[in-house]
Amino acid sequence: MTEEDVKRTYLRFAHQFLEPYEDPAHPAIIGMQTRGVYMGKRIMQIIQNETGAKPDFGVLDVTFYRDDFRSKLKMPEVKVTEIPFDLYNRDVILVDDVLYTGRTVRSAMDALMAYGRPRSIRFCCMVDRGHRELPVSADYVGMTVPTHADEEVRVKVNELDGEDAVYVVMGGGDE
Ligand SMILES: O=P(O)(O)OC[C@H]1O[C@H](OP(=O)(O)OP(=O)(O)O)[C@H](O)[C@@H]1O
Ligand SMILES: O=c1cc[nH]c(=O)[nH]1
Repeated sequence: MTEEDVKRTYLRFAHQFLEPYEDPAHPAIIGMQTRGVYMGKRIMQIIQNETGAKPDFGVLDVTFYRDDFRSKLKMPEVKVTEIPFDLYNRDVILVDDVLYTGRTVRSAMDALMAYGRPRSIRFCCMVDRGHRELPVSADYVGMTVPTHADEEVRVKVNELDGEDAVYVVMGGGDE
């Protein structure tokens, strides 16, 4: 996806997030570390610019809730979790860059439940690359990309990577 594609997708996400609600501040947005945080902030900024409302925004790190926490991740890098509002009875939209096996978003749902009891949780990702290992799907998808298991999807965000783009690369390779 080019910069143009990615920007158009953020705009679409903002409109999709607001569609079910009269109050543009109604849905709470939670960005998943790392790139989902920047994605979520972008979407929130568009909502704010277009409506003047500022939805509640949080940041979630799922490290401790991963099912491979003890086995695969020997020295996990734990990042910040900050949810500065009450999750009870809220409609929450989780934002992440890639949906692959589904294990990360499953962990995120567990983590959110530990913080409170949202009324609903929806999931937004820039790329659904298939290869699910758990029965989860995204509610808002930038692009569905059929991939080979050897490939990797890399979502770039300007704040970290100096560009807005999405690449599919051979595992470990450069785009
Ligand atoms: O559906 P899954 O198989 O769980 O894969 C998707 C997750 O994988 C990536 O995170 P990764 O663990 O590569 O770390 P990152 O956030 O640093 O990119 C991506 O950001 C998603 O969170
Ligand atoms: O291809 C993939 C798989 C998981 N996470 C990514 O960021 N890319």
